[in-house]
Amino acid sequence: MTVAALIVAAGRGARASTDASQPKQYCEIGGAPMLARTLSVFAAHPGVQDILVVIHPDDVALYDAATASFASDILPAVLGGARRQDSVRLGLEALADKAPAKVLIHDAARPFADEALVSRVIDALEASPGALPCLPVTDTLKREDSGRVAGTVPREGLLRAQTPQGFNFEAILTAHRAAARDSTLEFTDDTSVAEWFGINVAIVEGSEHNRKLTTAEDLMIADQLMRQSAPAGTMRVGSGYDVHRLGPGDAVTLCGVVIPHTRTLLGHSDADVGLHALTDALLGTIADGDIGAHFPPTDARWRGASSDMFLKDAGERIAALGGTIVHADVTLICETPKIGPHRDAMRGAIADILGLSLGQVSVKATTNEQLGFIGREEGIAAMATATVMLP
Ligand SMILES: Nc1ccn([C@@H]2O[C@H](COP(=O)(O)OP(=O)(O)OP(=O)(O)O)[C@@H](O)[C@H]2O)c(=O)n1
Ligand SMILES: C[C@](O)(CO)[C@H](O)COP(=O)(O)O
Repeated sequence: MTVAALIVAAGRGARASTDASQPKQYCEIGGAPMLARTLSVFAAHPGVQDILVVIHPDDVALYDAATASFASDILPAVLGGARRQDSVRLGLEALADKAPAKVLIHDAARPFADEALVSRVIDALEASPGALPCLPVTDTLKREDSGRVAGTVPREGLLRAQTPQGFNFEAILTAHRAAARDSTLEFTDDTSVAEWFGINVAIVEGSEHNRKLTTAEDLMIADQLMRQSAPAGTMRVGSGYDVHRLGPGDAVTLCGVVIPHTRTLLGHSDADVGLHALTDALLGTIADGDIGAHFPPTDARWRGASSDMFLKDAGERIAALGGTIVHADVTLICETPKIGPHRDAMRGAIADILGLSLGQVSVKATTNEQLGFIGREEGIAAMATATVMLP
């Protein structure tokens, strides 16, 4: 079943009363244009094959700027009409050549739809020609008359309709075409068009996050929430690699843990390849050289040194820049010893040295399938990745 997403973004956002040169769908929410956030949900969804956006003729430059990173994922935009229902119909007409089996019609003004919600709508379309995500009304509803309460409206059975609203493509295109023949017919959503035309629409569970951003206050609250939840600063990722020879001995030190073994790792320090690779990964995040630049093997002070100090030093360099280590991931590559029984002790040792929680540290291992110098047990290698937030 082919599924297209039709995103309507041709409104003026009058109720948000933003700067007229920038309707609400192009305003930044947590540092990204609202429309880009909306598109990202559909571009990442494995069940959606085509995405078409309907825009206002005055917004072409804004649209190009907001969607530059999606250019290869979306069809060329089409121009909308005066009312939402006109924009939807024009979008459906533009998709007619593609003839998708199903279409998901979504407001650009709902940037917080998520993959699970989109999946619920798509899944419901297996059994129904229409699917509408809804949530129950939870406030008591009042009728107003000239600033005074004129009555209470029973809320039982009332639902708040959201988007994406999913339909059999041919059915909803036919319904919109029919509705367009009578310009007095006004519909605020596509399920209303479907109801009017006689298309059966199933109800699926909506999402409280999937609010339509309508007023300036909605935009401000959404922006604040996104900024609070996003870690402030710049994310940096560093990588490291190290290898040491194996020689005569009875233990190896790997990721801060001494493991009895038939050989030992040779090196100027304790030759802990795991901590060395991770030290380089951390230094990489702040572009501060490598372990050899700070602790030269020619310097007698580091002879036999415990590699804890190298790792601690890299952590301190990051802290001095106001940075925070988010996560560390080490992969040890060796035939023996078996790493599994020592994995948690290694994670704990790294967490202690860097002041992290266990959940921020990963240690993995793999053999080299008996290939090459690692396979012949002439040496042990390690790779590491570290993630750091810098202010
Ligand atoms: N002629 C129109 C009117 C609305 N929309 C889109 O339909 C969605 C409905 O949300 P709404 O909050 O009604 O948007 P606006 O019409 O822009 O808002 P307002 O009514 O406050 O002007 C929005 O993504 C909007 O861009 C559209 O594509 N074409
Ligand atoms: C389609 C819709 O999002 C469903 O809730 C909504 O009706 C569109 O916005 P409007 O404010 O009704 O124009």
